[in-house]
Amino acid sequence: MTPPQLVVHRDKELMAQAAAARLITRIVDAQAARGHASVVLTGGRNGNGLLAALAAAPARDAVDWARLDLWWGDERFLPEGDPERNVTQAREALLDAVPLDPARVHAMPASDGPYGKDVDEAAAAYAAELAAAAGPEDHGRVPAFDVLMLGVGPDTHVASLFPELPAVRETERSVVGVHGAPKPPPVRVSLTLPAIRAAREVWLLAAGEDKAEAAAIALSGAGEIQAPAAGAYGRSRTLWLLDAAAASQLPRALYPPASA
Ligand SMILES: O=C(O)C(O)[C@@H](O)[C@H](O)[C@H](O)COP(=O)(O)O
Repeated sequence: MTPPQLVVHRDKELMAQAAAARLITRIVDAQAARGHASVVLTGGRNGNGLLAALAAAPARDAVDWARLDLWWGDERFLPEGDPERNVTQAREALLDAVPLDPARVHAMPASDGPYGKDVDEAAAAYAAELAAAAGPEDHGRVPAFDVLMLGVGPDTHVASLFPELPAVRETERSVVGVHGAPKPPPVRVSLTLPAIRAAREVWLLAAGEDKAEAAAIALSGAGEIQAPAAGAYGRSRTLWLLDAAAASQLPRALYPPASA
């Protein structure tokens, strides 16, 4: 497990802008090194705020959008085009404004797609799509994503892995259908913790006072079944990007830094 590094920004606007700048740099570096990059997007206000900041950043043109694979950490299992779907919101915030290769935009299935209302079939299909994209160098059934982003919920959920529910206990499958999620809608598709941990870098985004307790719990040694965010880490880096409000209850040993 890579120990979390913390970056605390003054407010959520600055956090979104700084994270967008960081993401541009990370994508450009990966494309320079390997010719392509892969990023996993998250739903929620913090993730969409980052995408909107990226859309407004002049440096966004440094990214070769046609050589970027986009995946999702979770999806609300709703009909195609539903405004509550994470992919719909990501399209509005950024994706429609940049020249992506549609074949590299790996949206999770919708509830009116080929698997109909069967969310478990839809999850299995997404797992197969991930497995097909994984190469021998990835050492697993999921590509080693360059960056995987996760919004942190006030109850410490990440993706659609909620405390104590079966999805957070999954150790075999890379993608699962989620039933009875406490955050609406109740039916969702989610990457599991093992799939999340295939990423090179995992970035957790938390802004606002309602995230302060969750951040403090997840960063204080809680177990991943009770606090799913505690189980989200990357192969080479785990980064918590917070605003001051979300960092306000962190143990003093973590923040502010000892020298401050
Ligand atoms: O589909 C979703 O709802 C999510 O992906 C979810 O995990 C989200 O990222 C968190 O609930 C944080 O959401 P906020 O950034 O809006 O607080």
